[in-house]
Amino acid sequence: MAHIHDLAPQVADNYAEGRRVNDQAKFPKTEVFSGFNAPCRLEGDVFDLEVDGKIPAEIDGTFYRIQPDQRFPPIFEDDIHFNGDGAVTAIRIQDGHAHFKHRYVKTDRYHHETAAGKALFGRYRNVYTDDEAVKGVIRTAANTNIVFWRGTLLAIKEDGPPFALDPVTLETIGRYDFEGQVKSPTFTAHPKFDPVTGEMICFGYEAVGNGNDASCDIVVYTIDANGKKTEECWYKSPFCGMIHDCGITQNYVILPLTPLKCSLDRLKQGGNHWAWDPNEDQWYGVVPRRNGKPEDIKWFRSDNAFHGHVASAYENEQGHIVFDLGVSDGNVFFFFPPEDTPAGTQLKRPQVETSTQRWILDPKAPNESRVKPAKIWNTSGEFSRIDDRYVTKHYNHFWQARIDGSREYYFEACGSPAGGLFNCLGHYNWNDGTEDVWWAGPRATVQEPAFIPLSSDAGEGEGWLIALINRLDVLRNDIAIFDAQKLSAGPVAVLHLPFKLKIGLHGNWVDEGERKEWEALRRKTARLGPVKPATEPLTWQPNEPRLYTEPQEIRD
Ligand SMILES: C=Cc1ccc(O)c(OC)c1
Ligand SMILES: [Fe+2]
Repeated sequence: MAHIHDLAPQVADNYAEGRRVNDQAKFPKTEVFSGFNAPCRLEGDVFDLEVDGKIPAEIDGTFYRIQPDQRFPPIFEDDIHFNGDGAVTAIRIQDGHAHFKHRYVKTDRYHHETAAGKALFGRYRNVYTDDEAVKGVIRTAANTNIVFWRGTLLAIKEDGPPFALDPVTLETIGRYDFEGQVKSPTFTAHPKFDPVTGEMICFGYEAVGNGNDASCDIVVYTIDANGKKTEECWYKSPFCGMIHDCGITQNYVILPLTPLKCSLDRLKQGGNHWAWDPNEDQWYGVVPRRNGKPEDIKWFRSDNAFHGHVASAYENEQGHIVFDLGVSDGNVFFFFPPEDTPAGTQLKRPQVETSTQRWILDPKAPNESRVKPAKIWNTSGEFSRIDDRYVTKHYNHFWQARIDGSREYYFEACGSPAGGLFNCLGHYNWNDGTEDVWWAGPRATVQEPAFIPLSSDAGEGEGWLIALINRLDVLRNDIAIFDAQKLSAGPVAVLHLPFKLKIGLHGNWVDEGERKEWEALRRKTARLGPVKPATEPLTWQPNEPRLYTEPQEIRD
């Protein structure tokens, strides 16, 4: 007689014609939910992770990173990774020891789906595919970046507002609207922090209506070091396309507009939010950081390409903008194919070349000037990071997750590399053109690294690099720490997680001294007091009472 384990793959079929047909807890048998991408769904703590090598005694702080991780089987069998619920990891490192904490972001989406015991939100950024019960609910999964701002963590996804978390407990405080100052329905996952002024420069695109209805409105904000909104200007984009990342210089904000287009008709028909347009240019919008007017946006155009992440930006001696980012020669988001793709087409990860490109933009050039990259560095990588103390400044060092297709890969043991074959970490220097590369071996890939400065007065790039390693053959994650300037020498310490997480997106290092200073200011009795979650619904939300995130009691 067959054992239930032999039958299980056939019996638990809770999908028919691509839709969930019952509420059984069983995920689709697609690549998005298999192998290293299998749902993790964990919340928990591991005290004192096992370590090989030696954690440098000087390191005192926390590495935060976030991953999408669906909590319930999705409504649609072909659901994508980017539609998963945000789950935050904290790796607290002190005195040569490391501790792990992992929690979901308790979004409005989280609370509604928990109450129902099943997924209620449908396709990525398509409100027309949601259960009627959640019409008017903020649907962001807050799954793309986790940044530290004035004593709190903000979990963000570009389709909705940020959610604030306690940096020690990772408990969600609630939706954050900067004490009522930021009303945009969307907020970038890549705000930038000016290390000279202490300001946050942030934006939303598709920023009117509910934030997911194909508008061409962009809003750019500045929040100063005291938490006060000092700039807000609204602009128009030439089409509703994705603006995922941005760059800042002393005087400008650069907004790369990628030719992935939204259509309200397609949304209403239950389709994808985005469709790749292979005939559309890549665009770069440039706006002033101070006193922007709607007519001030200047666009630069270049031949069709797909934008990766921004390394950094600054102004050169001529007052021209130097803007460095990853650029791919094809649609990296293969799961958002062109509009005319026949239904049922098998969507495959494309072979694309990704380089790091330096664009030099003259802010005085005429609008819609055609431009070409000034430099193309075939780094074959993505997820550029720099020493963040150099944002807006002339910088030399950057680090990336790198793809080296010539290296051996044990397909038998590891299967198709979840999230892409990022099998190396690379350190690059614009000044002398050198590359310093570490290969993770034939059974592993890497996630986005973060830079840890040696001290606040160390030189550029002096410090460490930290990154998750995906051990694809044994379904575990390690966390590796390198001397940032000697990647090829291999990690100085490897921390072992006794399980696997998922492929994450972004993360950041937070120095413990800085966190503690803010903690003191945020005590109940202190000058600033606890971070205050939003109390007013967003303007697009219906007036009827809705379940909002319950503000958490704050520690003192
Ligand atoms: C590059 C990443 C990217 C862009 C848009 C997203 O909604 C997202 O969700 C995790 C990720
Ligand atoms: Fe990103």
